[in-house]
Amino acid sequence: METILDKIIAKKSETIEELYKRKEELKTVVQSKERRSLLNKIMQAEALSVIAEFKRASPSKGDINVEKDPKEQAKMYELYGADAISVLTDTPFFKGSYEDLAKVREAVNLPILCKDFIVDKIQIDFAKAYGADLILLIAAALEDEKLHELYTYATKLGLEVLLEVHNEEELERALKTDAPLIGVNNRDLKTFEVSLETTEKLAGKIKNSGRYMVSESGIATFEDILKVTSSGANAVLVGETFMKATDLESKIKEMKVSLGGLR
Ligand SMILES: O=P(O)(O)OC[C@@H](O)[C@@H](O)c1c[nH]c2ccccc12
Repeated sequence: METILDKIIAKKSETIEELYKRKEELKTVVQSKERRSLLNKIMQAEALSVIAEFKRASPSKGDINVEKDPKEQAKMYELYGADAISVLTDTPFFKGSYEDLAKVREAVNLPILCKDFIVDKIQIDFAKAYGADLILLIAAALEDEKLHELYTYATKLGLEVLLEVHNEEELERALKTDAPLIGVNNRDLKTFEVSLETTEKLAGKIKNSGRYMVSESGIATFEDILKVTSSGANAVLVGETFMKATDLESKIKEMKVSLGGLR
């Protein structure tokens, strides 16, 4: 049975065809020379690192906040203490774009993660050209050979990689790379089921491997924060809760819990 992840990746081939047609554009887009490192921030942090996501919509939740201005939201994220910003650039299923990424780049001086289903090098070229400091690679969407190829390509371009897993098998595969940043997606991209136990289950092996762990998805309350930090998370990635927050400032600040030498 075709999963939503299969549908997203199948549709991605149209985007990739379009990007190759636009390849010439890469020569003109001004790329910031400065590199902003999320990894360094996380390594030096005394408090939980918060990656705030700009997400207009998603297949699991439909429209979240479609009209939100990316510059305005990104500036608020930075003002209230986010350590990095994640920007959805998938259009068909998340209503994101590279233009949103470029606007967030103009607005803030934080590390920016290009959040997309990356299966081809051209997507990494565009992510970099439009201002990303990191890209996401999803183990569930990539066979080992392609995963290693894209990881190497991105790091050679000077980008950091958040390597995302959802289960033991994907984690085993991820640990065969030297990716220092492992993202645990609490949401199953095939069923949309969300459980913070996903972070708890995978945390031990990640921490024992000396990598840093980002807990992603389904994080809304202070209790959620306590759960994932007690599992060993170094960072959280939060989208819907922030995109819908009526008091964004207190929501972000409550998540910046001290890790007090726990790491
Ligand atoms: O809106 P949430 O439940 O806070 O989730 C944010 C983020 O983790 C989620 O958007 C995400 C995590 N990994 C992804 C991969 C592709 C698309 C989206 C994602």
